[in-house]
Amino acid sequence: MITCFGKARLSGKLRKRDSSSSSPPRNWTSRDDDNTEEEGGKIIFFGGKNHLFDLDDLLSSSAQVLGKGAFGTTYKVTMEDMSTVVVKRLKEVVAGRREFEQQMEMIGMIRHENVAKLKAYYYSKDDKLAVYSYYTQGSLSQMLHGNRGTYDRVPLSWDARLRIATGAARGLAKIHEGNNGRLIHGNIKSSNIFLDSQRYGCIGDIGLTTIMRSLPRRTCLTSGYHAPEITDTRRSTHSSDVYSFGVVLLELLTGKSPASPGVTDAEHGGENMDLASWIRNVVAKDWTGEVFDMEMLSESSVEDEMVEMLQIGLACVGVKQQERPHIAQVVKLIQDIRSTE
Ligand SMILES: Nc1ncnc2c1ncn2[C@@H]1O[C@H](COP(=O)(O)OP(=O)(O)OP(=O)(O)O)[C@@H](O)[C@H]1O
Repeated sequence: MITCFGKARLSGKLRKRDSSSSSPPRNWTSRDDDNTEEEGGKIIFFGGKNHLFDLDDLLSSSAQVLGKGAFGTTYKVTMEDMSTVVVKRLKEVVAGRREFEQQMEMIGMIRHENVAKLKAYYYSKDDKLAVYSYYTQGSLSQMLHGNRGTYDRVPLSWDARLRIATGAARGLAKIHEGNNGRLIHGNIKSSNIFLDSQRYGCIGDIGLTTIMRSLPRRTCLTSGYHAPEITDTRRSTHSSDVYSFGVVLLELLTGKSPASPGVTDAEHGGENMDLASWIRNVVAKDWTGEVFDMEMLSESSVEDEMVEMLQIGLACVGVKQQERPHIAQVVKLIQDIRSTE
């Protein structure tokens, strides 16, 4: 769906607000020029004054809805100069202005090639926006599951998957270092992992879970990514992030979607199983080779590497939190898969 970001979809909310409104967004404010006390909405841009676009550009640009996720609607916005950003219009933000701004400031400081950059944010009574870099090659989810079974499908090689896992693990490790080692992602999944210019994985959507209402219980139960211990509390931790990351590793290896892996337990009346339980079952029966994505069938020479990755994934999805590895260990283990060749 293509729309004009300011005039159509967000009409009356951002651009058309009249002067009597309590929160008129006026201009982008750069991080190092942040002395304009605005009545309401205030847009903060990270990275100095060399902005590629300003608010007017953003609002008058064509916007395409990329999807509606748990936290709101995501738009791809292409400026007149053809630069592209992703704008997330957040719903159900529970954080007040101060907390929202503090969180965004902290996220905006994170600079790492495997973490999607927060470029700007905006807070007003009616609208909260987060602006991120746009990743042209789509998400890992699209790469793994898009066009399966059709001629349009571009297979994903083991090398490509290994790079994605390596980058994403490094990105998550960087995130966990944030806020003096207290930062949590809270929504690690393949649709939030992208490819950087070197085709390493890169983690997107950082900083959102702490400012939003917690994910619905049903989402935690059915997404396939959430650790069992957070179903009730819905409070993510470093170790629940590691669990989710482990599910991503299993997804990379099997090509199966965690939300609907389509696997059943023959010994228990053909019951549907989640991805982690199914893999544990298969591995216990010594049929390890059978879990790997058929798309990698011709790559049997690297099956040992896949088995190593499988062990790492299984360690991450350990049912007991205290037995899961720290993300820094996961990074090392994944890097060692190739270096020990
Ligand atoms: N920075 C980005 N670059 C490219 N595509 C993106 C970017 N951010 C999100 N997307 C894509 O936009 C779509 C919608 O994303 P959104 O985050 O709203 O939902 P989701 O990832 O499906 O679920 P959730 O809200 O739980 O993260 C997804 O296909 C996602 O991969």
